Amino acid sequence: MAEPSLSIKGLRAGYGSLDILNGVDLDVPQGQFVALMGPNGAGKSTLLKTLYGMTTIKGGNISWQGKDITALKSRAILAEGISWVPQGRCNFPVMTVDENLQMAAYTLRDSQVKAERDYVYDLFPILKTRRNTLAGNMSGGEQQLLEVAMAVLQRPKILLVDEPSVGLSPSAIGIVFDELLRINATGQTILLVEQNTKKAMEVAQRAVILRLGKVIWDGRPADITHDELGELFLTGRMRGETEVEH
Ligand SMILES: Nc1ncnc2c1ncn2[C@@H]1O[C@H](COP(=O)(O)OP(=O)(O)OP(=O)(O)O)[C@@H](O)[C@H]1O
Repeated sequence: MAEPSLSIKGLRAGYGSLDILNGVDLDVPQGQFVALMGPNGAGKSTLLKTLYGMTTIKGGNISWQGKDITALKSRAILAEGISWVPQGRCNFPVMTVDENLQMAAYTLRDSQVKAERDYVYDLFPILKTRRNTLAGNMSGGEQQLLEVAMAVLQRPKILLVDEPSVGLSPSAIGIVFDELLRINATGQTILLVEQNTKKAMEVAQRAVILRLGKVIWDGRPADITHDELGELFLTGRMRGETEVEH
């Protein structure tokens, strides 16, 4: 594997006194498309939130391009090139697409805003055609694209994307995932949390399975079948394996 740009070692984190991540180890090289999967409550979203500085870290560390970012706050993490696309539609519904993008550009200098908005419109032509539409009047898929676009506008090196397919029709899911692939093709790393395992396995180069706050499987999607995936989600082990370490 190429030199990791993101290196997570023994990460333990949660909410207040509640422990959710129980020692996560994960190295991700720049440009990789990683799908984080696992049963409900495994800690997938918590891992993304932890990388974005939004949980209580109890142990371990996160290193990004050789720098220890474990203790950084979200704003500083964003400045380091890590962006988070939260679950659900969190854009500003009574503002136009253009205005939403302007809101997302709050960390940029005025002179950069137009160029970055144009860059995003090049990447997401659908949004360009809807630039004067109120975000709340767009379809679920278009709103999800806007969410991704608002994060991409920061030109992150890593995009943390949480369940982009929730509530979307199959065709809208297709559009969102196609856009994620296009973004990934520009060299951005993507860490995707996704319940739609079929779709996630199609697009990702690597599948990382979490259970009870730990990585229990890590490999190429082609190396695991859907039945094996289901077995892992359910029992934490592959058929034939007897011992599980938690
Ligand atoms: N803000 C919070 N405060 C307290 N507990 C939380 C909070 N957010 C999540 N949790 C708890 O953390 C655990 C892991 O949640 P998380 O959302 O990370 O799981 P997940 O693997 O993404 O699951 P799902 O696939 O159901 O979204 C759950 O038991 C959840 O109830």
